[in-house]
Amino acid sequence: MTEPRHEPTPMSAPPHLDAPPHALQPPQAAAPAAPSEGSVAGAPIAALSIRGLAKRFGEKIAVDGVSLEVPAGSFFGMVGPNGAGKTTTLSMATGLLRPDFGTALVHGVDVWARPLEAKKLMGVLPDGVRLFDRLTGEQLVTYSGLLRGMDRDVVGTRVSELLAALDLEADAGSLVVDYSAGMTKKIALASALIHAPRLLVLDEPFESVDPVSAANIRGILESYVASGGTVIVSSHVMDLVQRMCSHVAVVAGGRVLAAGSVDEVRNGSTLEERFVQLVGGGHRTEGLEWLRTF
Ligand SMILES: Nc1ncnc2c1ncn2[C@@H]1O[C@H](COP(=O)(O)OP(=O)(O)OP(=O)(O)O)[C@@H](O)[C@H]1O
Repeated sequence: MTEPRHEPTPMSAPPHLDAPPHALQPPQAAAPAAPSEGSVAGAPIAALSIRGLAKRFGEKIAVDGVSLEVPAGSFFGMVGPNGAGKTTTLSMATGLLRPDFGTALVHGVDVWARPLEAKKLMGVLPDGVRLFDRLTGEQLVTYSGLLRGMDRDVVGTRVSELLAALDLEADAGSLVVDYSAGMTKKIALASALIHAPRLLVLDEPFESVDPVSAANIRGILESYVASGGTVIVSSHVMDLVQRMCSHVAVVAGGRVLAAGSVDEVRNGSTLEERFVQLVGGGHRTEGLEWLRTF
């Protein structure tokens, strides 16, 4: 177990997928995981520990050796430009997409070697994954709870509370297929929360969500973290991440450019300024003359 990272870390050159360094192990060859509770040799066990995750789609290297330590009890933001590899990384880290190389441990449990145990510890809001959308919202969240082996009465109570908290009570009986994008996001979030997991991994949870619901969701997540849970969110909204998160990783081109506490990473600038510095690029306004002809 490596120490949780607290420094903003320009990462060392990541591995090439056709020539992985010895540190990269195929997931099936991962060492037996440490127990999920407590600590190893005095070092606290990270809520999520990602080591050397890599994924190629054909010629495209989507994730190029990502390593991250997400401290337990942190509110961790993952930011990066479109196509940076955030969704691919989080999908591999949560057992949705098999990595080509690397490992992911949730509270010390190897996600790919011990998936059932690891998945009990996690609630996941994936990006763009189909829901059972011929169920009503209420049925979908209830189903998620029962699938987790929860007591039916407990599920009933929690479903009511979640639907109220996410302002979905009036639409509880409507089919999810008829929900708006924001409502779909919220019902998927309720499904991820129902079993009170220790780690929540939320891919763009605020996308399409109205400001009132977003504030409600933020409140739910902040009190969840205050009570010891860990949240990982990917987002494009730097201001939100700066205000909401304790830690952040900046990802681009399938690599981690910096990671640490938000204050360490932004280093006196705003997170947005630091992001632009790290990721590069800028405004490109040349061309498009045809848009300036009026
Ligand atoms: N199933 C796939 N097949 C082929 N290429 C893929 C696939 N999934 C992702 N990619 C590619 O991998 C790269 C990383 O994609 P990913 O969705 O992880 O980025 P992202 O950081 O989540 O982007 P965004 O912020 O736009 O959601 C992109 O170039 C994308 O086109």
